[in-house]
Amino acid sequence: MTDPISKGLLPEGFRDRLPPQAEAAADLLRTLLDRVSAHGYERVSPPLVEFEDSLVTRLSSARPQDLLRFVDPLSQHSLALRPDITAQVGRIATTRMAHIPRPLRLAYGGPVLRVRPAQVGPQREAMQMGAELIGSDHVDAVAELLGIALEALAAAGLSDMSVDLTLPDLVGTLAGGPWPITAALADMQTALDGKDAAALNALGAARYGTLIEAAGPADAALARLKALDTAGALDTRIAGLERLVATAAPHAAVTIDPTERHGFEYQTWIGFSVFAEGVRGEVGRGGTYLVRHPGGSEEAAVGFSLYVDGLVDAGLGASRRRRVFVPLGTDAALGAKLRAEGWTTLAAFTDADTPTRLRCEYALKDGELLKL
Ligand SMILES: N[C@@H](Cc1c[nH]c[nH+]1)C(=O)O
Repeated sequence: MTDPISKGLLPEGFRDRLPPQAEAAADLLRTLLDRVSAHGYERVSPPLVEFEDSLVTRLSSARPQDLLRFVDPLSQHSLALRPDITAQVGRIATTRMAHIPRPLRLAYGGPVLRVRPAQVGPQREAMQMGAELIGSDHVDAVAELLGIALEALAAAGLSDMSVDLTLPDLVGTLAGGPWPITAALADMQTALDGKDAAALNALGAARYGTLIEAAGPADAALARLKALDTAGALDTRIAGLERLVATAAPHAAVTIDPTERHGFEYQTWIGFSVFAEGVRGEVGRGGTYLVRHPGGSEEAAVGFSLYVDGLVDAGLGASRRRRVFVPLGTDAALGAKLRAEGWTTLAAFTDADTPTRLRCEYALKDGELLKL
């Protein structure tokens, strides 16, 4: 009989991080947060668990069926594990930090959990870090966030990045203005999500097919968007896209997919995804959105989240600390001096401890450092 507990098995979608990957994950998180903090984003640390209702209603990011939920035996309240920290930052910004002058720049890093994997692969727990600017969704603010995301990822060791820009509320904006539709908006969006021109024709909305055709490398996509007859409804969005292409282009290849909404359930006029060579799935994503105050008023915001696990799996953040074997009886001050210089020391307790067993590439011998 298989006994998952005594074998140390974990529930599906969860894993242990072992050395050296656990260290790499912590290093990467530190590097990313340091970059964000250098731009004035102050760290907040919301809890892993909240009232289910609070997570579901604050942003349309989480449907109840996507949340890992449970009833708190103490209070009998329905609680849920957070699937995304952005909603929690929104809660903090509109309640406990509502009186702080805007723009409010906040950063965070910690685990998030979902019922179903959010990223490529089977994992249901992910390490999310990010930054949110509350009080503006102006293109200047978006450019700041996009630039910081790319800067932080470069500092973490990523190269060969690409950025995909999208306009999550584009279809709604066109449908409510210059391109009226007879079909239901939800049906239109399903057809566009599937890049299904035939379905658009059947819905009597063939011209929305031109938006699918506009997707591609930034320059060509911008030219196609500018050629659309939208009675000026897209002018500010196109100007915004041009500005963001200019922000990202020095660091990444840029594409535009005007109708892509997957993963942008709560973003408004702009969304972006970051990918990188050698990393499976999205490295991160962000965009503009609205946070709701307790009185019902809404405030514009922009932010991004980066997913650290893909970077770890790609081999980034590996420690370059060198391990030195410190033989039995060595003066403690010698080890302390090496550690102060950035070495990792491994002290022998018995004669059976050898450099090989302790996985050291260096050893102290008669007070001298030897490469083995
Ligand atoms: N939290 C979002 C990205 C985001 C942050 N801020 C705005 N959008 C996500 O992980 O998909």
